[in-house]
Amino acid sequence: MSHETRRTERAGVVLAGGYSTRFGEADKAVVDLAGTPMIRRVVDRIDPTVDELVVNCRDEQIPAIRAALEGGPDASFAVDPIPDRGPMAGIMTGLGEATAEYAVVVACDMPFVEPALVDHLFDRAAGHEAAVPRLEDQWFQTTQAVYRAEPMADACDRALEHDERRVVEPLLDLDYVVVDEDEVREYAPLETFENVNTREEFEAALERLEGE
Ligand SMILES: Nc1nc2c(ncn2[C@@H]2O[C@H](COP(=O)(O)OP(=O)(O)OP(=O)(O)O)[C@@H](O)[C@H]2O)c(=O)[nH]1
Ligand SMILES: [Mg+2]
Repeated sequence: MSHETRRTERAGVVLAGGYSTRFGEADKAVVDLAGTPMIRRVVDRIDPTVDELVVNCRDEQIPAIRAALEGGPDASFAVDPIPDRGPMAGIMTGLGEATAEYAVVVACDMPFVEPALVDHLFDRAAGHEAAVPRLEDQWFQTTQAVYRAEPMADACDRALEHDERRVVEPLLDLDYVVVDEDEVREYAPLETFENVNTREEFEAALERLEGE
């Protein structure tokens, strides 16, 4: 799609197509976190920063996620044609559904995602193909980053063709900007990257929210 025909400037792609194996029985995307389903909290937090919202998940997750988002901002669903190919496949599917030139990709298990940082990532990505946070002594935060939709989706496609699952592989194919820890701290507490994988991490997130 050419730039001129894109309908919006900024999209939000929320990744929810994982199997929550470390979490246990339930789908962590829709688990109740202090009265709000986790994915609803993520969607509500990024909504003010974007013109459109896309949720990437598996077909069978749609009813529960739709219920979790009821009464909230409109979101379209982008279903993985092949499930279980990892977050990168989800990013590709979600970016393919988005009509915006740039999209912030956020995992559904990052309930403290900071909108001010998302805004800044969009600003930093302008004129480039990605803006990705990277904390000291840590790897790229590829599931809280802004990508130019078309080149990133294409790069994901190429990586998957080579059986490559790490999101950093398509990223390195792009003209990307690194947002380092000092720069992140100007816009967000580092909890913005906290992600809920286990019951213990869930309890910790709950405690933080109840203390707010
Ligand atoms: N579309 C898609 N998204 C995925 C896949 N695996 C993980 N994700 C998403 O990527 C983000 C980070 O993944 P994880 O924290 O590993 O989530 P998960 O895979 O559900 O959980 P575990 O099974 O415990 O690893 C989450 O938003 C997941 O929903 C996948 O195979 N397909
Ligand atoms: Mg996983």
